[in-house]
Amino acid sequence: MIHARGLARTFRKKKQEVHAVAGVDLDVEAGEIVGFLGPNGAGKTTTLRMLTTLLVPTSGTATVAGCDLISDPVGVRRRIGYVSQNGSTAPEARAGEEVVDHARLYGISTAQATTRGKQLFRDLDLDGLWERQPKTMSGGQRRRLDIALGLVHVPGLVFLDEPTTGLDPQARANLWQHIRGLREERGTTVFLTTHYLDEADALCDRILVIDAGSIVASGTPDELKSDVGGDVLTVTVERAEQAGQVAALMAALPGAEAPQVTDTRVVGRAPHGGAALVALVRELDAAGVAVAGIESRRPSLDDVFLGLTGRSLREESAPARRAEQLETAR
Ligand SMILES: Nc1ncnc2c1ncn2[C@@H]1O[C@H](COP(=O)(O)OP(=O)(O)OP(=O)(O)O)[C@@H](O)[C@H]1O
Repeated sequence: MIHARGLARTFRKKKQEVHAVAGVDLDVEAGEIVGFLGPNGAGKTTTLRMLTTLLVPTSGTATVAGCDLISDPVGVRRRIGYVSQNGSTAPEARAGEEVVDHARLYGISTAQATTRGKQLFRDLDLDGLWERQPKTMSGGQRRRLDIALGLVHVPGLVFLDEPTTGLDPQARANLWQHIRGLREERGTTVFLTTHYLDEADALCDRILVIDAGSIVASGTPDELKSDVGGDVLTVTVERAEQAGQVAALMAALPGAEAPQVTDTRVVGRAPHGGAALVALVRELDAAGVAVAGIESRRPSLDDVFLGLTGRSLREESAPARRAEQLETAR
């Protein structure tokens, strides 16, 4: 459904070049739900905008929904749906009218567009909202209306840019359900961007992780997590000066990897987390270390990112990281 090779986009900003996407290869098969995961500024939206023909790549090639991105952008546009980060419904318009008008842009008759639109309203839990103005809807309803707009011309492939950002947990879970329904009931291929790890984990068949414009990992959530190797051990000490001692004890556990120390927190990995934890508790006790908290858990997607880049996806934001890089470069 999507095959891209060396897709890149450079922006010029104040005489400086920003390599927003630095040569991405990706393949998405028909019927997959693929998540494009990465921190702020990693290049997710830029990639999506290239694949949906909204931005011309600086270099690279791609076929999207069977059409060449560069030589046949109109063909691509006709076959895909795109739901942008901000949505595209006018706040004052009537929801149903918006959906019908959008379908008519694709050459669909008003009667057919109304039938399709009403079916989508039923599928997406928007029953009774046909005459409503988007500005009077809840955030979840507006997001589902955006999705109805992206689907009314029945595309085989839909791109969703951060579909659940700004929604409460219940509305997010509800939208996941609807996205799964698209694939199950219509066989729609879904390519979505997110920076929520739980979203990628719960919803996607496969995940591509992008960082600083390059893809750094790809696989099913389970494959990525098992690549991390071992369970994650975290010890929080009461006094930061004892953290080094904890790191040394953790590193000495059988099969352990070098732990990372951040202030009072020591995070490492070791096989058989339960047994490792018991051994570590004994050693810490014997060494007289004052422990505020200790745990062992299965690796998460955040650990995948941490293992790949040395940073946490959850805590990092690209502007902060770039400022830090500039600082280091000075
Ligand atoms: N039009 C533009 N002009 C200059 N730089 C841009 C432009 N669009 C994006 N960038 C830069 O390219 C990089 C990638 O941006 P992009 O929006 O693709 O990231 P993202 O992963 O989608 O981030 P977010 O999660 O915040 O939406 C960032 O450094 C951004 O500042």
